[in-house]
This record gives sequence, C-alpha cells and structure tokens, in this order.
Amino acid sequence: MTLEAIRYGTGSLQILNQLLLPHQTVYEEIRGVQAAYEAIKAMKVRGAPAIAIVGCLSLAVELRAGAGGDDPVTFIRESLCHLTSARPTAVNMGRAARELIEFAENESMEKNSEQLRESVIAWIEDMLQRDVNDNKKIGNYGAQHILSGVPRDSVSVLTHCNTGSLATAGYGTALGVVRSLHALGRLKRVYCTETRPYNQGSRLTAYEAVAEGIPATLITDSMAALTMREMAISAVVVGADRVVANGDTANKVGTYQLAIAAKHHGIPFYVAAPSTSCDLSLESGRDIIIEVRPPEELTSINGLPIAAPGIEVWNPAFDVTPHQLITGGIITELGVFLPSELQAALTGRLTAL
Ligand SMILES: CSC[C@@H](O)[C@@H](O)C(=O)COP(=O)(O)O
Repeated sequence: MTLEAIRYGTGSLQILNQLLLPHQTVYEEIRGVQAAYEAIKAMKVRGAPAIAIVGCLSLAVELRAGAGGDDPVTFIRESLCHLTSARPTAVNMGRAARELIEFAENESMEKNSEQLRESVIAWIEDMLQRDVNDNKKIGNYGAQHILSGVPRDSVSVLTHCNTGSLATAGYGTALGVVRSLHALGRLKRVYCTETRPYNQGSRLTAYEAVAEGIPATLITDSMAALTMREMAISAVVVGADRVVANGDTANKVGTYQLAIAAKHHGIPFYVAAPSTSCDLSLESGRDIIIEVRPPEELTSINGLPIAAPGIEVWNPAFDVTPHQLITGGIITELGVFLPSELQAALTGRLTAL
C-alpha cells in the first residue's frame, strides 16, 4: 500500500488531512495559495519537504487558472513570500521560493505572461518526482552506511517524528532509510518515538509502518535512552528541517536529547535530509529561528484537556542538535557526509539563500 500525502492532477491539488490520521482518511481540496497557507499553518500537511511541495503546487493551481494576469511575476513573488511565512523553521519552502522567483524573473525576460505561467507550472510539477528520486537515494546511501558497520546482522534503529511518505512527496527521508533497510531484508525493528506534543510518531510513523508491514515498536519519548541501552540499537536516524553550514541541525523537538543519549551509548546518530533542507547561509544553529506553537498543543490532546488549567506553557516545535553529536553523518541524495564535510560537499550545488 502506498500512502499519498499529496494528490495532484493538472490544475487540482488535494492533501491528506494529517490531523485526522490514523482514524480517518480524508483528502481536502486545496484551491489556491491561501488554502495551502492555512493547511500548512494548521499542520494538516507537515514535514519540511511536503510543506514546500504543497505550497508550490497550490501556486501552480492558481497559475493554471490564469492568476497574476499580465504580471505573473509579482503574483508569484507575493504568493511565495506568504507561503514561506507559514512555518519559519523548515528551510525547504524558503529555498523553493527563492529558486522559483529567480526562475520566473529570468523567464519573464523572454516570455509572455502565458508562456511564463506554463514554464513555472512545469518547474513546480517536476518537484514531486525530484523529491521521490532524492529520497530513494537517501534511503539507499543511509542503509549502506549503517550496514557497513554491521556486515551480516539485521539492525534495529530508532527514529523520531515522522519523516516518511506523509512528510515528503513519497518514500521519505529518515523513514526512507528504514524502508531501504527493510527492503534489503536487514531491518530487525524500528523503534519510533511517540513525538509529543503532536504525536507524529504514534499517529503517522506507526501508521506508515503498520500499513507497509515494517516491524516497528512504539515508545514514548521518555523511553528512548532505555531503549538504546536494552534493545541493541545500531543507529538513530532522524530527519531535518534545516541543516546549517557547520552541520548543526534543527529538527522536531526531542531530537537533541536523542543525540545526547546516543552519544552516551556509543550509537551512531544520523540526520537524513535532501540537500534542499540544507542552508549554508547560516553558520551555526544559533541563527535558526525556532517556531513556537500554541500552548493548547501541550495542554490538550484532540481537544481533550490534559493539563492543570492556568499552567504556563513553552512549546518550541523544534530543537537544534549540535554538529558534534551527529556522529554517524548527514545522509543526503549526494552521499553521506560528516558535519565537517557538508559545506564543501554542497558548495556550488545549492542556490544561495
Ligand atoms: C521530513 S521533515 C523533518 C522531520 O523530522 C520533522 O521535524 C518533521 O516532520 C517536521 O515536523 P512537523 O512539525 O510535523 O512539520
């Protein structure tokens, strides 16, 4: 069974409302940029790569209907800036916006409005396939790298949040590595954290694992260190929302403590992310803007209050793992790099942000 977070046909876009998973499978029509902005903000669609793809596809839907009239470049620029502001930590939407605006500006030198719309739509539609292809490469590189440390045995890995088909155009990043290990017949088990407060692990990663027959065990976030000690974990593999020049990595809150626990237990810690999640314009993780989300995400679950009324809440959605703790490497579609190698490996391959 293939899970589809995004359904796109010429001029029409639907997203799977991930707030309703795993109990209901409901696809919602996204008719344009504002609807995509709201869906991203509400986390109906989430995951750094999926946010960028849905944002850009919503623009394609509007362009297909002739939006922007005689000045499509202004419409494209304003729409993309708006979409980028929905969730600030993940870099993928900002990067896609930057590249697309530059592309549209260049195209506008030679093309009329109609032709420009067509070429921008083609650029956007290509994102879906590019993302899946990149994720398959990440899966393969990551699996080979992990297995190079354990030549014969099957491995157990631990992952955090959801980085699978639901967070990308398909296959996934960290969960793509897990998929590749499973496809090679070398995955003993994946341990997935619940991932409070939004439960992307228990609702989404667990859902993908069950749907695809991947051997998986759910743990609460607070069981991670114990699991590392007791369950012969060979690697911790997580995704990323932004990897900066020195390798510091912003990812779903809780990642940092996993990296500390992995270091204590001598377990290699990997970040799996496409190069589009890397941001060489920032030198260190201190410069990353961390999204702080509403208190209700902690004080209730599905609208049911679970905390003492009146308690103050701090709800940062992401944390930054220092590069020194990323001991396994950063797995990209171009290969696996130590944090110290990343900048040189990507220089010249990424557009400046
Ligand atoms: C594949 S995106 C990186 C993930 O590890 C993770 O941080 C993520 O899914 C993003 O979180 P979310 O807040 O659900 O959009």
